[in-house]
Amino acid sequence: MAKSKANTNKNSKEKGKPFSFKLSSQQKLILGSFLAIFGVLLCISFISFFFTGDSDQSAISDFGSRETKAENWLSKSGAWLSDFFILRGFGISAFIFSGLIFLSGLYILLDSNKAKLRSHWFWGLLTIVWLSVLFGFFSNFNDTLGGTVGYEINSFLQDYLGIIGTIFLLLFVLIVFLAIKFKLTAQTFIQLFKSAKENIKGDFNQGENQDDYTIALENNLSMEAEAIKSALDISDDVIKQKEPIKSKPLKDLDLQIKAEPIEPEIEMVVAKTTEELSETDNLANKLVENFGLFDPTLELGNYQFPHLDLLKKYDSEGITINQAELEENKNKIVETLSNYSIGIASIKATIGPTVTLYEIVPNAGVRISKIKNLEDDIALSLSALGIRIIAPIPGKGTIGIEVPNKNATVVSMRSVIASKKFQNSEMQLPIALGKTISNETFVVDLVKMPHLLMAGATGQGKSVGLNAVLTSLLYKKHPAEVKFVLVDPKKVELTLFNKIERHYLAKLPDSEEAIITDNTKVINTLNSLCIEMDNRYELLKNALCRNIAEYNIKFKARKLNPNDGHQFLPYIVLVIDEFADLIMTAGKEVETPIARLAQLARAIGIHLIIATQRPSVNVITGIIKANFPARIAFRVTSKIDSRTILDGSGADQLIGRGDMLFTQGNDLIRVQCAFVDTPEIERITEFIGSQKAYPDAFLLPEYVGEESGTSLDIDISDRDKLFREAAEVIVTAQQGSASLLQRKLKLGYNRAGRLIDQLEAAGIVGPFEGSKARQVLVSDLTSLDKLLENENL
Ligand SMILES: Nc1ncnc2c1ncn2[C@@H]1O[C@H](COP(=O)(O)OP(=O)(O)OP(=O)(O)O)[C@@H](O)[C@H]1O
Repeated sequence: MAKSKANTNKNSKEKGKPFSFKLSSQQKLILGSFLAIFGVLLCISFISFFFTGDSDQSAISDFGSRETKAENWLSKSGAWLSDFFILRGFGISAFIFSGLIFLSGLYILLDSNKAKLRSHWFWGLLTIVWLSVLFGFFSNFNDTLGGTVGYEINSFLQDYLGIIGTIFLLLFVLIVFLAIKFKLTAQTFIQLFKSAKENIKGDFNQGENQDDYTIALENNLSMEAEAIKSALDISDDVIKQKEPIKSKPLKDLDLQIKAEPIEPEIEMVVAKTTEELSETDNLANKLVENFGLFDPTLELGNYQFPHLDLLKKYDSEGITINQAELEENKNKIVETLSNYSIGIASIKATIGPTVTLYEIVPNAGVRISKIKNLEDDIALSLSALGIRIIAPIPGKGTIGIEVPNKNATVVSMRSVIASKKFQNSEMQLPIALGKTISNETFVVDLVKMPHLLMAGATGQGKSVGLNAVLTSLLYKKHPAEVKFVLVDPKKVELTLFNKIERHYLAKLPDSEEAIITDNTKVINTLNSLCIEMDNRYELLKNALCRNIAEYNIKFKARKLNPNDGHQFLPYIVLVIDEFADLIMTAGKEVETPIARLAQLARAIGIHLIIATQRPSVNVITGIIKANFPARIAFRVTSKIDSRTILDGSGADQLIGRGDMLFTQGNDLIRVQCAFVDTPEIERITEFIGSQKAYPDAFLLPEYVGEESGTSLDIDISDRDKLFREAAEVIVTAQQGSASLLQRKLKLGYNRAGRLIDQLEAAGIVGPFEGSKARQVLVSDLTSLDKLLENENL
């Protein structure tokens, strides 16, 4: 793929390259000097035209005859050329022609940047036409000013726009010219006007205020003298003793400053530092000038982002305020609290999509812990599940009571994707998670997290949450910018993303399926990601960049040479849908690479999202937790689970169906997760999948796993006790895979792997074949018996 990328880059570069004549150095010298000299001669003949033009008219009309003499300094040719360019052409602006021709000569001689020369010609020609039309107004006084072209265009414009219209048109063209060529803005004019005004004002005030300054200065000086005295702890006596020092400098200084009026405002001019460009920078600038910035999306240049209509629109969207419900809840809260003799100063409600937040300010003297302890009583009196008390709400000085709405509104993915906050977000990997309690769209940057842990009991919205994350990225990022590594042990949740394999997915070189469903393969993929991480660190080190964003900017600016192994680096997002399952089967073997990635991968653009149903401490271990500061908790069944995920309670009081708590290390934010259904994902993946794709999925570096490490001379006496049983399982099933042994013999991955190695050494299974199961070399149990008997002889 890398190769094909390089090819397409090359092609695109060739395509982008303008057609150009290749001149040899001698040809450049000849053509360049000709044009330079011609430019100078034109200029001389033009100047001469203003003195000799009138008298040379007959010489021009009689050009063929050698008898007639012209007075132009370049004789008849000069007379003809200047008549052609000035009188019949563009008037005095024809001088610009001679300048442009001279400049072209110099550019060719010095072999300078052609793009700049083209730009000079473009703007030069525009100026010639503009000036000649402007001078066309004065053709009645002198027709050499605007020339015939200027006169004709001017009178044409006047016929249709009148004099005023023509003047305004010229003014408008001038503004366009200044704005584009000199990058002038309205602010520049305002600034110019302001500084001119202040200069004039300053001139006037200078004389008047001179005396005021003197007084102010005197005051300041005496104050300063006092301050110095006290700082140095010098008493007046000491100063008096040192007569010459005391009296002279202060007085002199006073006088000196009096004589010099102070400018009303001191303008600080920041000297521009001239950056010295290295050779590579120069080359990069030249490349950028010729071909523009490197565009990683070029290979799929026609790629269309999925449109909003692929997402479902819900009729019941938008919060409906049920006044009676609000009133009822308020009364119940007030009543319950008053039963415990807690008075309330004020109460305010904020209605969210699934819960309403009642913010109360208790009377002075009420202990907060008292209200917090009443959580269950309030829940009972409101007869509602999922009441959460936040006492106090950080930064607000109030106590919050979250009460679920009777009718929850669905937060559609469409509404959060369409929100301005998401659409205009400048984040690198923006994720629209849903809506907060105050009904604001909640968008977070995965890069900032930098990894995300999602947990929640089964059926509470984890898979929908993962889909929301993936959908957000699909709506915002081009296939060249982000790649997903999807691990789905449940085998059904993420299968729909298979359709976008060649656009967005990454996989191991020899695997057939991009979405990993087999736990044993996850280990290889994780280790491969570790290799990718190390490779990327090496690239960043060589490029002197601290993170992937800096690196990619540098690469786009063509400052990194692809021949040195540099390439545009897409973000890689690893999504594991059921982490508990993985850690149960593979234990340390997955924990170690995951911890390594979580600790180190943030700078090089690898981000992990892991979800689990079982938020117990043996799944979310200390080492994992320490590296996943950003966490999402859907509803869980016990306080202990909530504590494991969030380091506090709260997740056990959620109401399910996408109701979640998000934390990035500090505050807990309650969010209603955006809902995206399977048909919607299907439509999006279908839409993307039907478009032109890369030839293959993004290939991760090859990882030679333990399985292929064949230490073939394993001693018979060292064999596992279960060796014979394992051999029988393999031969009966005719499938040489470690996971089969794990299942049938209820082994850990390590032991099953060792058994497979021993079976290979005994010639029962063939060598490691990447993603495929090993070949079984023994056809049936009888042959197996024979083989093992022979071994014992
Ligand atoms: N944000 C949401 N808004 C509305 N309903 C939701 C939301 N999220 C989930 N649901 C409802 O909950 C059901 C279960 O969600 P989901 O499949 O995501 O659960 P899960 O936690 O992944 O379960 P499991 O762990 O068993 O896969 C969905 O089919 C849907 O009806």
